[in-house]
Amino acid sequence: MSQTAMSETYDFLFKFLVIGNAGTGKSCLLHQFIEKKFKDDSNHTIGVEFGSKIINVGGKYVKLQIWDTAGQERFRSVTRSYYRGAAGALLVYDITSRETYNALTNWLTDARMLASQNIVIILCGNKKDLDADREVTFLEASRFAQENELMFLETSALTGENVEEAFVQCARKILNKIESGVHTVAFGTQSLEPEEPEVFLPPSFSTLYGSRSLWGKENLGCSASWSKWHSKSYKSN
Ligand SMILES: Nc1nc2c(ncn2[C@@H]2O[C@H](COP(=O)(O)OP(=O)(O)OP(=O)(O)O)[C@@H](O)[C@H]2O)c(=O)[nH]1
Repeated sequence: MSQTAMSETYDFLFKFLVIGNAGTGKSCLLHQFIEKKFKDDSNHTIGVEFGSKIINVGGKYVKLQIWDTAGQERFRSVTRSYYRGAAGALLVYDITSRETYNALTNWLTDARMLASQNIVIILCGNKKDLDADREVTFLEASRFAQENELMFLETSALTGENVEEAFVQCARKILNKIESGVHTVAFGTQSLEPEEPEVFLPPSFSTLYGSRSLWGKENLGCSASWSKWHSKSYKSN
């Protein structure tokens, strides 16, 4: 078995979105999650960018296929077309900008309407390192999260604080939903058809919990990739 084939072995494939206003740090969060470093030359995203990473959640290998969307209003119609089939989302605001916090309800409505009512969303109050410039308190954001059935963390793409945790907590909640039968699951397909499930299993699985892949998984913990997505991935100033 080649190294590449081994590193592509996983138990579940979840589509994730990163949504929120422009400048909140979505691209930096994704970059920190995948590359484990701060992207200090980040410009506005045009359309969407794509990254993927395999993580270990409670002994299960989960491939996250993550779509980082542009926050600028002028790209809203493009980015909306990427919501379908998402199992999880990071909904990002900037703790130093009340404007980005005030926009959360609109993003939430879009996510639940265009992705799925079952989508698992974690609210991320990013730029936690800029506490001195804070405009949104932890308490009010955690109340908002509770009222809207969201998980909540304050994160820093700069220091890396809570970045991995945000993705892992979201994936763990989705796995819990699968176990309780809330999420639909498909086998060995990633096609995006109408009525598609939010969660996919690789072809090597015959039942949801019954069999594990025959391939080794020793190298999977750090498997990651980061790719530009066709012409929609370029950044502008
Ligand atoms: N201090 C600090 N700055 C951050 C953090 N995350 C992002 N930034 C900065 O915030 C700015 C915007 O970051 P991006 O990741 O490009 O924001 P975005 O949400 O992807 O923006 P769009 O692509 O326009 O939607 C950049 O100047 C980053 O350097 C953080 O955690 N702390």
